[in-house]
Amino acid sequence: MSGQLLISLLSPSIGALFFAAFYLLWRNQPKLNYSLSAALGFLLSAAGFIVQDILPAWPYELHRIASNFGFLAGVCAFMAAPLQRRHIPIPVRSIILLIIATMTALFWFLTIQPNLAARIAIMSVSLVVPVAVTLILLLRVSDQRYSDRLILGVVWFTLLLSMLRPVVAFLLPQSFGNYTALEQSTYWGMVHFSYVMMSVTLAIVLFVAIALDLIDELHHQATTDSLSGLLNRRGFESAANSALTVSNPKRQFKALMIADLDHFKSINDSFGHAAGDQVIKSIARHIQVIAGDTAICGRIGGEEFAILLPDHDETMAADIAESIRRDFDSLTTISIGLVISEQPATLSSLLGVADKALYAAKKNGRNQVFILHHSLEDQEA
Ligand SMILES: Nc1nc2c(ncn2[C@@H]2O[C@H](COP(=O)(O)OP(=O)(O)OP(=O)(O)O)[C@@H](O)[C@H]2O)c(=O)[nH]1
Repeated sequence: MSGQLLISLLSPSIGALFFAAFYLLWRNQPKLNYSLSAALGFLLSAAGFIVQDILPAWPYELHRIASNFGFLAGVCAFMAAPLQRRHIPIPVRSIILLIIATMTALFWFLTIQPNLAARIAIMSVSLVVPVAVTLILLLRVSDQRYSDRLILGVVWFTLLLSMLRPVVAFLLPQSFGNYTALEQSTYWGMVHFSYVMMSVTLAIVLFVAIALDLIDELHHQATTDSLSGLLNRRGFESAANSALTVSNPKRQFKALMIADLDHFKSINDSFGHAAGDQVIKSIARHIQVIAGDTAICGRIGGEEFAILLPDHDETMAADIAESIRRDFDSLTTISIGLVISEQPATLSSLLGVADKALYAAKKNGRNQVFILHHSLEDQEA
């Protein structure tokens, strides 16, 4: 086996390995559809290298068209992966048009007016287009997470590499007079080098992004209540503790309420558990709408909901509590215990006082808001 052949095997081998890895990942986690696009990208470009470097070049035109199709379609599939990951629509029609136009132009410069330099120029431009478009679409995403910034870095890197290739092709003194000269040129070495660099970095960054996405999802599942869609007790405590520790001099007031459905057991008994679940869902939506985006809302027990309003004074908080109680139109009513604090207070002491207020609301006949003020003794208790 010649050294040249071994080097030629490097790119398709890397492509095949990563194809297998991303394909297996997708088989295991079908909702990671961008993993399938990455797998397709590795498969198509590996096939392009096999056709170009290993298979016999016959018939010559078909061989060239097939290998370049593999490279271009492969890059398009690679670039589809980060777009799918952020649910950005893939411009499929433009991709098909680009591939058809490129293949037609290649065919022209292969058969009608043979010109190797023109073919290199066409491929260089065509390979830059999907990368540049992907970069523009990804830069438009407003909430860039850490994993998004990593992927943006790889797309920038791919763009630079794909722009460097034509520079090497046309600025360095070398000859493409015949096909053997091309295969031994710095340009063709650069094609292999940039493919290996791009595929290894893309694969590593996509694996990291997949890991971070799964960690985010696990964290979401661990902190969210699946029935109501609100935070669960653990998620509420974590978010509320963070909000209470933010030192903001404007946040002089803190209000926390616990809302509890009245006689909920009788709803389950009379209308069934499923009807009870619907009431829980509708009160969760109701609370979220009335309390607004700044409130931290959680389902902290079966039919018990906590709402932290980090910078609301007594009037504002009491208005919200009263709206939640009054405007809830369902099979049952709500009792609310509200605590107001004007000094720094821990979550557990606020919850303790809100619980006492709720107990008073229930004891006084239910379907009402009962307000208590948080004192220094409560904090020390
Ligand atoms: N449908 C449904 N019921 C639940 C869920 N979680 C808890 N419950 C029910 O909520 C009821 C709570 O009953 P209690 O603690 O006696 O309270 P209550 O009947 O609302 O009475 P008061 O709070 O005193 O007005 C129990 O019957 C639980 O089975 C849930 O996720 N879905």
